[in-house]
Amino acid sequence: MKRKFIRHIDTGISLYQYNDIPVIEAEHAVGSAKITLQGAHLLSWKPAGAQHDVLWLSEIEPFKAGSAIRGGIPVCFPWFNNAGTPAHGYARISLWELTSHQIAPDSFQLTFTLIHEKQTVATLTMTFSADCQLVFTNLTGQEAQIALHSYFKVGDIHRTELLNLPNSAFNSLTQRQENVPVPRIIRENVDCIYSAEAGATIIADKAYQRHIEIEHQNAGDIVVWNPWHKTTGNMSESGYQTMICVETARIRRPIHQESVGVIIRVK
Ligand SMILES: O=P(O)(O)OC[C@H]1O[C@@H](O)[C@H](O)[C@@H](O)[C@@H]1O
Repeated sequence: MKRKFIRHIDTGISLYQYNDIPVIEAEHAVGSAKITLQGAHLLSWKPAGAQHDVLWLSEIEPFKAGSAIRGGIPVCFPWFNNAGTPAHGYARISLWELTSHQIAPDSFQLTFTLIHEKQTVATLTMTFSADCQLVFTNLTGQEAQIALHSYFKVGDIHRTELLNLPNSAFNSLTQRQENVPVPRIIRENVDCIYSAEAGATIIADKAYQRHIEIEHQNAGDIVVWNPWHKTTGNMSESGYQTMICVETARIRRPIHQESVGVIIRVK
């Protein structure tokens, strides 16, 4: 990947180019973050002192304009998966604008705005402190689906459990509601939609000896996805071993003029 400095924006915040894609890199006492302007897509978040990134990013990601990025937190909007074309909506492959930023001693915040066909259709605000919070707002004036399609990095999927999810989920692979184990372990291709009723989801990662807590705000659904050996674009054969997607979503009950958010904490 070719990384080129473009310009300085503010203290600790600069714009770079990764191959075709403009990327904001932010460094602050509370941690660091990288966000692509295509998709307002958080690629990387490392709280201060963390040994590993909280987010997984494919090591073979080509950073091609107009092509969805494999990893980080793509914003799927205004539809989920194949409810329309392109898959997961246009937001993740459109250029957003950094419309405001604030830097404080114990946090920093970036707001991105998406204009589509001359209309402001969405904003996404990211606040980084000891935690990371993303708040997405639908401004289309119409109902829409949204998923904050978060790819979390784990040391080893075989030594990872998902805690605090319900014992039943809609299996997108069989198209049936099914009973599922609690805690959830992943040993095959998994593509499930849970109801977001049980509070925060926890990724218990024995290899990295950390828990990632995912607090879903105004969500209706939680999608859990790992393709395992299924061929997946821009993902290497071994990619599935170090990632798990836990997505904060509103799929079955779309949002109108509302916000949906996620707070991510590492313990
Ligand atoms: O390859 P894409 O378009 O990024 O989608 C990846 C996956 O995203 C998940 O959210 C869906 O539940 C899966 O069905 C889908 O395969």
